[in-house]
Amino acid sequence: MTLAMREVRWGTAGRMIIDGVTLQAAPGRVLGLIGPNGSGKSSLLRLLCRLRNVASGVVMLDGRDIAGVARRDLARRLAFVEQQATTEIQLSVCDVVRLGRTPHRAALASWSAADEAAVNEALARVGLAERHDQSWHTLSGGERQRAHIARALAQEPSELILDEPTNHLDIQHQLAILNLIRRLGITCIMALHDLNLAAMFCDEIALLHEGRLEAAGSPDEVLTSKTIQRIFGVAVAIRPGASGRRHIEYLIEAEGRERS
Ligand SMILES: Nc1ncnc2c1ncn2[C@@H]1O[C@H](COP(=O)(O)OP(=O)(O)OP(=O)(O)O)[C@@H](O)[C@H]1O
Repeated sequence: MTLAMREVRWGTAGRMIIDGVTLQAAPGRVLGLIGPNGSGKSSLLRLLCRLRNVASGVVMLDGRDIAGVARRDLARRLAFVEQQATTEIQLSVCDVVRLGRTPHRAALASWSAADEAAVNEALARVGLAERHDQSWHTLSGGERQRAHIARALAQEPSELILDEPTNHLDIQHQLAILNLIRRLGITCIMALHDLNLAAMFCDEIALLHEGRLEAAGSPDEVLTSKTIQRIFGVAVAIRPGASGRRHIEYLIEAEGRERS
């Protein structure tokens, strides 16, 4: 068992945002978190990383309450790629990725060849080797997103948590990043909006709605036309896709289309 939560509740300003969620990420597998806007995906990921503390219930890493795990130990295990992470603009790309090495380095230790190799490998894996010395503020949105993922990879985590990792990416890079994540062989939990990408790249899917876990299981079990219609309010037709995973086609009523 790696990362799990049991009966977790969290709220703010008198409102319950995460309402009694029990969830477990299988070791070495990719768990996709889906749900409508505001359903609580980002909040749940922040609770998993202990960026927020649960109001009740427990988040566990290897069966141990993460509230009792030292921050540095947690940082050696968990890497988090946030949806709109901001980074100090005076930094270069490699400076940002180097931040991922912080939990592995002893205080005042000099920068090692192993640290440099981890940074270079992470940049190469996201296709940014040539951006090594470029100023952060000159990167495009998609390049920043990939650099943040490289920073998380340089951290060499055993659990990787990503909030909308395909945000800002063109289709080629969406597929490349999700393929990379799938092949890492580490436990991964990621929020995704694109249901077809979730079907293609996730081993398991958890569906959140209004802070509650509506369904969890394989993509075939969770991504049914009935569930998508009920939770997202969209009619779909589902067929087997060329990848072997299900393909979701969104059905739009013909009379609703505007004529040009
Ligand atoms: N610190 C906060 N203060 C007040 N409300 C908050 C706070 N954090 C989250 N919320 C509210 O909690 C709900 C869930 O937000 P969250 O960002 O977790 O949803 P999400 O599923 O990630 O949404 P999206 O798909 O739009 O990114 C939203 O209605 C949001 O406004």
